[in-house]
Amino acid sequence: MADAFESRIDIFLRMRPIEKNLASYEVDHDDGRVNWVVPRQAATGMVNHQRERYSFTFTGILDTDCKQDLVFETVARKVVLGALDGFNGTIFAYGQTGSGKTYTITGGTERYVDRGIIPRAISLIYSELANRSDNCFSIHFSYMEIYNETGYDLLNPDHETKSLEDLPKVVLLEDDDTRIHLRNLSAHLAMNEEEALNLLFMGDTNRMISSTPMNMASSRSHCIFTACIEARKTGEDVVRKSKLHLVDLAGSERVSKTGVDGQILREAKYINLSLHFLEQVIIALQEKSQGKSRTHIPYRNSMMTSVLRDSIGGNCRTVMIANVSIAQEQLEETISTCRFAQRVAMVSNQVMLNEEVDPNIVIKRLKQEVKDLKAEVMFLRGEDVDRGPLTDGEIAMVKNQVNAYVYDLSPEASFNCGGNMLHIRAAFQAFKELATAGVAAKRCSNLQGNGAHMEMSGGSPLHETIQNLNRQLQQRENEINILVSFIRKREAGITRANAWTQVDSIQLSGRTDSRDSGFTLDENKALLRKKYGEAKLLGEGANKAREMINGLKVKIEKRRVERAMEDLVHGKTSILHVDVEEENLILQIENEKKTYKDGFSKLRDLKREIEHLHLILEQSRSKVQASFLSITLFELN
Ligand SMILES: Nc1ncnc2c1ncn2[C@@H]1O[C@H](COP(=O)(O)OP(=O)(O)OP(=O)(O)O)[C@@H](O)[C@H]1O
Repeated sequence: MADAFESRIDIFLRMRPIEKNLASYEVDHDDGRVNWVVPRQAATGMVNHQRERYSFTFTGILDTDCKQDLVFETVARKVVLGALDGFNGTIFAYGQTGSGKTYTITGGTERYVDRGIIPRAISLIYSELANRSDNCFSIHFSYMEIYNETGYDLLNPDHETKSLEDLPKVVLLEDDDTRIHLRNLSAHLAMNEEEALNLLFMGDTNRMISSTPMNMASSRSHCIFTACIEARKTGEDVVRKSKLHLVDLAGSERVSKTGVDGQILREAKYINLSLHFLEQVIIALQEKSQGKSRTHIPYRNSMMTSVLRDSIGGNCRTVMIANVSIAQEQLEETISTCRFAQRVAMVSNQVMLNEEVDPNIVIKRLKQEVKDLKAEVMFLRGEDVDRGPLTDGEIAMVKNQVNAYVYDLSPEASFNCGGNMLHIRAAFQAFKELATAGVAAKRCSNLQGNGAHMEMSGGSPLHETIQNLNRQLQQRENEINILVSFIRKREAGITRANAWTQVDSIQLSGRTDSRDSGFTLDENKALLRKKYGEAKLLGEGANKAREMINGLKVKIEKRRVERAMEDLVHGKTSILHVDVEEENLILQIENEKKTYKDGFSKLRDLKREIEHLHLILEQSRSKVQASFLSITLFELN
């Protein structure tokens, strides 16, 4: 393990925009300072009657107009890149219900630009992998919800999930070295961004479905999305293992203010208790950092603090986002969130590069070395050379070895066909067969495909994908329309006010219900159609550029032939140099290539966006179905 270095937890204040009843406050961005102004007569409860101004300093302030992309760049980029370098990272959002924690961590579910930190982190991770091709990466994702001190695995592909209780329960275990293990929490390998995003959407859908009908469980639960990253430099025995936690904590409001009782009070106590224990951990760490003789940090008191032990006071680069509302009536909670953040800022973590030698790799490498050396010795001694030709079985074995070697893309792939010349010749023959088969196949595919991998019309892969997506979209649209119209009819017919009182309370709290979903669905469908149109245009543009390139290539060839002929006639060698006309043509090709590349990369981004929109539509469909079921169940009861 490398040396540890001290790193304070960065704290950022994010202010949720609202339209009415704004609190009075001033922001100084240069100093990262915010002053909340509390009118004397309005001060109640924990706010001191004597003070009017409450001042807090942060690492940075993300004001009401700060968009999701800037939030990601400011808060998350460094932590995500650090995780790829082998440093643990955590980003957690803390704040009262409705202050924008989920919006910050996961993002809004309706527009692509509203993507939160998790989907953006996934994009960054996979685009970075392409720049780090000297490393072999494997990335596993987990997603857990902690509700009433029980963990639930959100990455459960079972479509029958109807409530949180249907999800597998996660058990916390501690080994002899006091390391925490989570039994029953699945970890899924994702080879690319698309696979990782699918996992995220699966988790979010389970999170959403399990919090219906209308119990608002998500406000009262903690959600932890984790990427376990393993990286190994090609040809080295050292492995870097890091964890990136992206955490959406439960709402931090005080129970006394919410005026709840019964089951909800019990839940609120659990949640407040776990946040209380988080505060206890922070206070203990703060005292430790001030040199007070305190050795016990009470991590074990709650599941959330146990899981996030490394993130707070341990080996991790941690960032906290304090989400606050700027509403006048929320000022008390807002100030309390700021106070908590100030405490967190005092905590120091001990960060280190998580690097270790993997004994399995060393053993595998050494075994291979021994085998190679033995074969070399045999070869040098000239042993086994007087035997007859290789049998068919032996030749088949050499071919198998060659195939296994060629198709094993791992950096450890090595080849050893034994120590005699007969085997070596057979191996060369097998390599030659593979190589000539590859050349023939390439020639054949060039003839058939004519290099047209960007074709937007008639039978190309992209065209087929778009057609498939269109068909799926149409099918989804039909299903959604049936459900939405069913719900709307039902809404008109329902006279029992109770049912809608519950729905309205959900709406008031800022959540979308089935009726909203109907409108946003229409919006997203329209957007999707627009994106398909854009994709078609881009494809056509790229195709045109490709045709231009082909035409220019033909012209260059022609020009070269002409010049070669002239050289032949005049006994010169000017063909060895590029002439002005050819230079011009090359320049044009470069420009067309640029147009082609730009179009292609825009098309790739668009494809990503279209896939994202499909997932959003899919999620809205589940939401509508879940709401439909809950209303039907409610009526039946
Ligand atoms: N910065 C923002 N810009 C625009 N809308 C926002 C912003 N922050 C939050 N919202 C909206 O406010 C509402 C509440 O936000 P959100 O659900 O993220 O709060 P929360 O703190 O996660 O609440 P809970 O604790 O109940 O889960 C949502 O409709 C969300 O889209």
